[in-house]
Amino acid sequence: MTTLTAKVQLRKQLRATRRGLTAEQQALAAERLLTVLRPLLGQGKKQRIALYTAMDGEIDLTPLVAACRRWRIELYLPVLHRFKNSLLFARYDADSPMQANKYGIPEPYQTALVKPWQLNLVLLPLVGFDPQGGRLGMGGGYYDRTFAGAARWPKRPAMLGVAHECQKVARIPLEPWDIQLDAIISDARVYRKGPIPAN
Ligand SMILES: Nc1nc2c(c(=O)[nH]1)N(C=O)[C@@H](CNc1ccc(C(=O)N[C@@H](CCC(=O)O)C(=O)O)cc1)CN2
Ligand SMILES: Nc1ncnc2c1ncn2[C@@H]1O[C@H](COP(=O)(O)OP(=O)(O)OP(=O)(O)O)[C@@H](O)[C@H]1O
Repeated sequence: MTTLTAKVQLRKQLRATRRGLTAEQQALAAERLLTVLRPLLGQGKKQRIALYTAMDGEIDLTPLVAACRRWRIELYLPVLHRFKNSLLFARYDADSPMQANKYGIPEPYQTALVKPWQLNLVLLPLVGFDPQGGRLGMGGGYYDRTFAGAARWPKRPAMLGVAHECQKVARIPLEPWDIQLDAIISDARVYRKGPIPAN
C-alpha cells in the first residue's frame, strides 16, 4: 500500500471516530484539554497564540479562547492564502468581524496579520497523531507549506498538535514535507520527546 492510500484510509477512519463523539464527550474533552495545556502557556510576558475554530469533530478550543482572553493573551486564527495553499494568521478578538472560508470555517475578516515567526505558540488541528509527534492533517498541506522553512527561521513558535486521545495511532506514515511538532496535547496527556522551545 502506498503512503498516500494509507493516509487516505486513516483519515477517513479517524475523522469518523472524531465525529462520533457525543456533545457531552466533546465538552468534557475541551475542559480536560485546557487543564493539560495550561502549564504550557507561558505566562507573564506578552503572548501571541494561534489556534483554530473546531469543525468536523475536532477538539473544541472555546474554553481555551475564553481563558486566553482573561489572561490578555493575543489570539490569532489561520486564514487561507488567496492562491498559495498556505496560511496567514489574523488577529482574533471577541469583536473581530468573521467570514466563512471555502470550507465553511470562520476566519477573521480584515484584521491585523502577523508573520508566523512572530507567534509564540501555534496549536495545530489534526486528524491523527502518533506518540512520536507525527501528525496527519486534513490533507491540504496548509500547515506543512506555511511552516516548511521553520527549522531555519531565527525565531519560531512552539508547534503543538491538539487532539482527542481517540485520534492516537501507533504510527502515522510520515512524508518528507511533514512538519515536526514539538509535542502533541490530548485531553489525556502531553506527548513530547524533547523540550518545547520558548519563543
Ligand atoms: N479547524 C480547522 N481549521 C483549519 C484546518 C483544520 O484542519 N481545521 N486546516 C488544516 O489544514 C486548514 C484548512 N484545511 C482544510 C482542508 C480540507 C477540508 C475539507 O473539509 N475537505 C473536504 C473536501 C474538500 C472540499 O470540500 O473542497 C473533505 O475532506 O471532506 C477542510 C479544511 C486551515 N484551517
Ligand atoms: N512544503 C510543501 N511544499 C509544496 N507542497 C507541499 C508542501 N507540504 C505539503 N505539500 C503537499 O500538500 C499535500 C498534502 O500534504 P499532507 O497530506 O501531508 O497534508 P496535511 O498535513 O494532512 O494537511 P493540513 O496541514 O492542511 O492539515 C501533499 O500532496 C504534498 O505534496
